[in-house]
Amino acid sequence: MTIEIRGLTKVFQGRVRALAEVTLSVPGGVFGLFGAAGAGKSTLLRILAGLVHPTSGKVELDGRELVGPVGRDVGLQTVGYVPQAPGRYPDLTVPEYLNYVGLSRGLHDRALRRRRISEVVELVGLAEVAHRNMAEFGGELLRRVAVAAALITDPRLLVIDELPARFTPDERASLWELAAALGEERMVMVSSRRMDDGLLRVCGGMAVLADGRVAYHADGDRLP
Ligand SMILES: Nc1ncnc2c1ncn2[C@@H]1O[C@H](COP(=O)(O)OP(=O)(O)OP(=O)(O)O)[C@@H](O)[C@H]1O
Repeated sequence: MTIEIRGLTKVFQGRVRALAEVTLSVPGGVFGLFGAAGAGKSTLLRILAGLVHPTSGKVELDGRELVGPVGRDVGLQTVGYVPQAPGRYPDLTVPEYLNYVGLSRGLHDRALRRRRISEVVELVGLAEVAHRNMAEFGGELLRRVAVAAALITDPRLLVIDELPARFTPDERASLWELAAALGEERMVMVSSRRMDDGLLRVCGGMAVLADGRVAYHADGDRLP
């Protein structure tokens, strides 16, 4: 699995250039996208998720167009997106919430939806708390719920935007381990302002964005 990002440029409102000719080759496993606030990380991840359209450039996933001038060749179900601030969650248990997410993402077959729900609950390590109301959950558990929701369509690419700053080092480490486990079966792109050790340890490749450009790019053997 590889993603080829070619000459990706995004200009908002004709004047804010968030990305400028970004070209990157992203291997499978976990890929870290680093950079200061405003560097363009979220914009790049949102383009991959199909939420923002690039001004120019294209992205291919295993040789098929994911993003480009002629639209998407690969369906949106192929990419799961975990936003920076997932927002408020309804007063539901995890399976009830995921049932709603599954329906809204087109999983109309009840048996298939149920199977996916139990698979993702297991995958993200929520099996033991799945019967509880999510209103009782703290930040890390809610982040796992957001990852489970993004995995419901069994996407080949999972993009995880910045963890909230309030997360403790232990919570961060535990979520990077989750990213590593998920990266064995699919591509996982994670963005972070901080280059913390726990994340670098699980990354098979990384890039640093600065002012919308690739300032540094490394794969496996050359990771810092
Ligand atoms: N919808 C938008 N409209 C206008 N400008 C935007 C929009 N989204 C992002 N920008 C601008 O694009 C630039 C890159 O923002 P982006 O959110 O991609 O950076 P980032 O690296 O993710 O930053 P952070 O770490 O703060 O999330 C910034 O100058 C930002 O203000």
